[in-house]
Amino acid sequence: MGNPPGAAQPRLHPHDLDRIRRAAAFVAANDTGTVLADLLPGLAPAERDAVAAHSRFTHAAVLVFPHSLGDLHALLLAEGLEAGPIAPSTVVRARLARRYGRSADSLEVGILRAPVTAADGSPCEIEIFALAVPPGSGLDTLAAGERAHDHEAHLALEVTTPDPVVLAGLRATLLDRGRTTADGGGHNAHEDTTVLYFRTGAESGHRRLELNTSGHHAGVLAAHGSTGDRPADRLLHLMTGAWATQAVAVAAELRLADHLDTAPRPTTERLAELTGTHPDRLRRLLRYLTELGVFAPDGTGSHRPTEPGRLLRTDADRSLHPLALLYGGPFYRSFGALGYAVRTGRDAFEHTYGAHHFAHFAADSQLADLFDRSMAASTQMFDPIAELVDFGAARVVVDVAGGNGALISGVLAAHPHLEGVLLERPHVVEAARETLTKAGCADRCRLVAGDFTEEVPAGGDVYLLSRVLHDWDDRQCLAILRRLAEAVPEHAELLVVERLLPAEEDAGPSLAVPWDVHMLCNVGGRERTAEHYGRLFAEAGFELTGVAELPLDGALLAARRTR
Ligand SMILES: C[S@@+](CC[C@H](N)C(=O)[O-])C[C@H]1O[C@@H](n2cnc3c(N)ncnc32)[C@H](O)[C@@H]1O
Repeated sequence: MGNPPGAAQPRLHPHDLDRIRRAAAFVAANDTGTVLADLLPGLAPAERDAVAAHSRFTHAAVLVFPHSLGDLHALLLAEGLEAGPIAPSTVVRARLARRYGRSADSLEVGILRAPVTAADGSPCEIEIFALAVPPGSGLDTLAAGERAHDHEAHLALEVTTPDPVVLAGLRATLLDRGRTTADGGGHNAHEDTTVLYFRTGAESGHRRLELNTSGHHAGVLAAHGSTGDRPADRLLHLMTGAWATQAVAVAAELRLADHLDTAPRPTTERLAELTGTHPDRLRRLLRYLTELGVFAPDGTGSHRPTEPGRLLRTDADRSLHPLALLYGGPFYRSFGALGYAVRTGRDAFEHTYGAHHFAHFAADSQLADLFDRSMAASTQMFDPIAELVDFGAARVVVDVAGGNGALISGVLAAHPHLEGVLLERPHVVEAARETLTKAGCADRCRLVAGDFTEEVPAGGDVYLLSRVLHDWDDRQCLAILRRLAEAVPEHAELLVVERLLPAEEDAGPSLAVPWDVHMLCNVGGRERTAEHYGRLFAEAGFELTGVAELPLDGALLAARRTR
C-alpha cells in the first residue's frame, strides 16, 4: 500500500518503528531470568541460576534505517524513548559494508541508547544502531535485507563480576550446556569492554546473545576465536587444518553423529563395535572432534553431537554429511595440488584427475549424486528468494543450470501462478525431477536437457542463474551472459545468486574468500565483488539493478537488459 499522492514519505519505515517498539516492549516485559530462559532453554534451572548470579540483562539491540541520523532523537521521543547522544558505530558499519560489498565510507552508521526499565524494575536500555538511508541513496535493498534477517539484533548480558575465570566459566556454560555457538567478539578500546557474541538456537527469534564485561580479557577472546594473541598457536592451528578436514570426514564416513544422537547413547566401546573401529583410536578421534566443537562430552563417558555436529547426521535437514565426504574425499586430493594451480594458472582438479570437475563427476554416477546432495546442503541460501523477489507480474521463471531443482521448486511452491523451466545437463535433469516432484511442482516445470553455452530457453519473465558464474573465468562468464542476453526479453529480470567478495580486503571474514581459492583450485572459476559482476553484466548487455543479502554469505544480484 503506497502513501496518498502528495503525502510526505515517513522518515522511518513502519517496520523499523515496529521493531523499536517491540525491542522496548521486550525489555519492559523481561528480566535476567526470563531472558536466560528464552535464549538458553537447554540450561538446567541450577545452571541458569548460576549464570544469573554472575550476569544481568542490560539491553536489546536493533538496527533501523532513518532518512537521516539527525531525525532519530525526535522520532524516538515520539515513541516515549529519551535517547542519549549518538556516536558513530564503526563495528556495525564495517559488518554492513562487508555483507553488501560496499565501501565503509559510503555508509553512515550511528549508535544511541535509550533507558527502559526491565520487568523486575532494574535499569535497562534499548540500543539502537541506525544506518542513514536518504531517499534515492540506493540503500533500500540493503535495508530490506537487514529488516528480513535482523543480523545486528541481539540481547545483552553484562557480566557483573569482571573476572577472567567467571567470564571463561560463563562462556563455557553458554557453549556447552546452553548449546550456543561462538560468533566472534572483540575488545572495545574506547569503552574498555570485552564483548563475546553467541548464536543461540532459541526458537523465539532472539538468535544472538552478547556477553560483555569491563576490561580486556585476551585469553577468553583467543579461546572464542576472535584474536591472534598467540601467533605460534594460531599458525599451528592453520597448518593443521587438513587434520580437521579429515577428522570431520571420518566422522561422516563412520556416521558418528547418527550413532551418538540416539537414546540410549552408546558407550565408546559399543560405538567402536557398531562402527567396526579400534576403541582406543576412536576415543582419541572423538576427543579431537570435541576440541573442534563437533562433539561434546555427555557426562557419562560418551559424547553427544553439538549443534554443528548434528548437521553431520545423515537425516538432518540440509545435512552437511555429503559435503564432509566431498571435501574430505575428491576435493581433498585435488587441494593437494593447490601449489600447481597457483604456479601455472591451471586447474588442480584437472591436473589430479585428468578431467575438468564437471566432466569427471558426470562420468561417475556415485560422485555426481554426492555432488548434487552436497549442493543441496547449502540451499538455505535460497530460502528468502521466494519472498524477497516480487514475482507478482511474472508468469514464467527459467532456472539456467538449475542443478537439482531446489531453487526453482521453492519459488514455484511459494507462487502457484508461476510456470517453470529448468535447463540442466542431461545427467542432472533426473535429480531435478525428483526434487520438483517432492515439492509438488513437477507438473508446472518443463525440464530441458541442454547446454547453456549453446542455447537458453527464451520467453521467460524471470531468469535465475544460481552459483553458476563463479564456476567460470571472465571470458566464459561473458559467453554465458551473452547467450542469456539473446534469450532474456527486455521486460524480464535476471537474478544471479553468488557469494560476493567484500569490496575491501580488510573488511573482515567472508566465506567468499576461502571459496575463491576453492574455485581457483578445483574449477577454474572465481568469486567476485558486486562491482566485478556489474562490469561483466554491462559488457554482456545487462545492468546491475540491486543486491540483496542471502544466508551463508550469499547474495542475490538483480539485473535487466540494457539493449
Ligand atoms: C555449482 S552448480 C549450481 C546448481 C544450482 N544452480 C544451485 O545453485 O544449486 C553448477 C551447475 O551448472 C551445471 N552446468 C555446468 N555446465 C553446464 C552447461 N554447459 N549447460 C548447462 N548446465 C551446466 C552443472 O551441471 C551444475 O549443476
